[in-house]
This record gives sequence, structure tokens and C-alpha cells, in this order.
Amino acid sequence: MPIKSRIRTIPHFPKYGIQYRDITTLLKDPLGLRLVVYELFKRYTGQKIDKIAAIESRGFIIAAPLAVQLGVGLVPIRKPGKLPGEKVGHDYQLEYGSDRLELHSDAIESGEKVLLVDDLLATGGTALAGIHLIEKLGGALVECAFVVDLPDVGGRRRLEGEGYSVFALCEFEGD
Ligand SMILES: O=P(O)(O)OC[C@H]1O[C@H](OP(=O)(O)OP(=O)(O)O)[C@H](O)[C@@H]1O
Ligand SMILES: Nc1ncnc2[nH]cnc12
Repeated sequence: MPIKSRIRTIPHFPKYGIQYRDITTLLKDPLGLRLVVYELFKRYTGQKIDKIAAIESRGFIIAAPLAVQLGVGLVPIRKPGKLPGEKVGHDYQLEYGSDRLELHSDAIESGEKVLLVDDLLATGGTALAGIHLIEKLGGALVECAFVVDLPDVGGRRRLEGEGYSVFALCEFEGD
């Protein structure tokens, strides 16, 4: 488990009861990000993908080198007030709070095939907000790709229940 073993767990961050899966230990390892990008590249190379939609902020770290490797464009899905142009927005719930995501209205052309990339799937609220933004612009979701899935929190079940495909490089179950 070369990827999972490089991810550290910090109990009770950012609030009591949350087991925070910290990818900084994966990223600081000289091989960590390379392994992640290699595994995701293997899955998606040869597939018809027009763009990667990357979720701020940890998603950017994973998505940018993958977009370079796949030779596709990257569009940032950002937290509110960060994008300068005309945009669409969607509000959602987090495992530990609520937020809103935005995407430039001209980021995706109708009919484009889009891979959503983030570091971690918990409740699925963030990913679903990203999917709604992609679909608002007429994009077609290829799959949602994550480094980490927390199956106990239910995001995969929720996304798959709505008919979306989910791929994750590792899972943390229980504690
Ligand atoms: O499946 P969910 O319950 O929606 O949670 C997953 C999201 O939470 C984390 O982001 P966070 O909002 O902590 O922001 P960050 O990437 O800027 O640290 C993580 O990077 C995902 O984007
Ligand atoms: N348990 C968790 N660890 C790291 N990032 C998260 N985002 C949402 N839940 C998280």
C-alpha cells in the first residue's frame, strides 16, 4: 500500500471526532506525488477526456500534474470570491461545515468530457457540488477521481447512487 501508508491520520482535526487524513506526508515523500500521478495516469490514459476539473485546494495539487501527463486542460473549481470572471455557483455541506464552490461559465463547452479530481471523498458534498457545476455548463462527467475514499462517511454510496462513477487510490475504513 505505497500510497495509503504515506498518508498520516491526525485525530480530532479540525474538530473533535474527525479523523483527519493528512496527505502532506504523502506529498513530502519524493515518490508520493509521482506514485499518485502514475496510478491515475494509468487509469485515464487513452480515455476520451477533454478537461480535468480540479477542486480547491488540495485537489489542485493532484490534478495539475495529472493534466500535464494526460495532455488535457485544467479548470479550477474554486471557493467563493476567488474567480474573477462570470461564474456559476453551488452551495454544499462538508463533513465539518458548509461551503460554496464556483466555476467560470466559459470553463467547459457543452458536450465536453470532464474528469473531476480531488484529494479526498468524505460525504461527497464537495464532489456533487463540482458535478453540478460541470453539468450546469453542459459538461459530461467521465468519473470522479480521488486519492482517498472514506467509505464510512458515505460519499461513494451517495455519488454512485446518483449514477456517477467513483475511483479512489486508497480507502480508510473505521479508525
Ligand atoms: O466529501 P466531502 O465531505 O465534501 O469532503 C471532501 C472535501 O473536503 C476537503 O476539502 P476542504 O474543504 O477541507 O478544503 P481544502 O482542500 O482547501 O483543505 C477535501 O479536500 C475535499 O475537497
Ligand atoms: N476526514 C477528513 N480528512 C481530511 N480531509 C477531509 N475532508 C473532509 N473530511 C476529511
